[in-house]
Amino acid sequence: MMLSPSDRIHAPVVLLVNPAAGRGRAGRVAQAASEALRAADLAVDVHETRERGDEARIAAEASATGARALAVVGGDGAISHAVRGLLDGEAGGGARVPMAIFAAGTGNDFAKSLVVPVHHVARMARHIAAGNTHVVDVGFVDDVPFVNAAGFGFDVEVLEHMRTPGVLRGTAAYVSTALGALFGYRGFRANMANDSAIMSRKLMTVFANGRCFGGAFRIAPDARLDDGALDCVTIRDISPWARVPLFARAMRGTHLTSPHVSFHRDHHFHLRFDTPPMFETDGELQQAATCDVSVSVRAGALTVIA
Ligand SMILES: Nc1ncnc2c1ncn2[C@@H]1O[C@H](COP(=O)(O)OP(=O)(O)OP(=O)(O)O)[C@@H](O)[C@H]1O
Repeated sequence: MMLSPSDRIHAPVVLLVNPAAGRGRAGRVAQAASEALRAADLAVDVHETRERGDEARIAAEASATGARALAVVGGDGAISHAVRGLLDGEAGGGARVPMAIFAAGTGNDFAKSLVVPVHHVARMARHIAAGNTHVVDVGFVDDVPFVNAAGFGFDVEVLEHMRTPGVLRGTAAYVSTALGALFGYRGFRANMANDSAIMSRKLMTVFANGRCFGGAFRIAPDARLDDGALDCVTIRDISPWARVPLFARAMRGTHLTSPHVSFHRDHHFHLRFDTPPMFETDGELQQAATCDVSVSVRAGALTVIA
């Protein structure tokens, strides 16, 4: 049954909890968030994911039933899967449900581009109760949505290393894995229509909707979530010793003026690879189906609690 907007004021907030986020932190945040939402006079329905990607099912149901808001307790991966579910739910005739975040991941990079207190449960609960919203853009690699960033090349290499059993997760682990991989990574080739470095070897190409990625890098310091465009940052392949200072600059967000970095802001990109590439969306590894990959943005496709 679909609820009218006035009924939705009384509809529950769906609290979507990824128990695997933040290496166990999510359980504590979820408990505090649920108490804070009830203290703010909101009805709460708690749904825990059972496995990776389960976020999409819960989010699509929240859209179908017209939840007041979908509050995600998790990190960038959980948020990304939840956004996919919200978009699917809306496309299937469900309501547009605003998304809120109680940050419980390790990187929490998307939240860094929002101005809401995602680390403060009581204040966040009051924001949800107040119902102030803002629309932001959603990026797509082919048909895979992302809210923060998508990348090809070196960041995929790092995530593949981190998937090895026994390798720690978290920002410090990401940075140390990245430093280790910096010396061995051999770059990739891709032809991008709007890139001056056509077919030259690249270390990585990132399409950023938000400003930060990898937990520690200000990869696109001027990116905006609501400008209808993506910031494309490409780092060309350079000698391993030149990579380290450039990555240090990327942590500070001062790398865009380097001659090894190219930058484009646009709403559509087309890339051609030698073989179907792996890529990452919001820190989640994906496999492209073909050598031709399209990256685009849908302006204002997501409503967030602001
Ligand atoms: N019940 C579950 N069991 C195992 N993995 C899950 C479960 N629910 C979700 N996941 C997956 O866990 C992965 C990591 O989640 P998430 O991104 O929320 O946390 P994080 O990695 O700690 O934070 P960040 O991405 O911000 O660094 C995602 O791929 C998510 O889909």
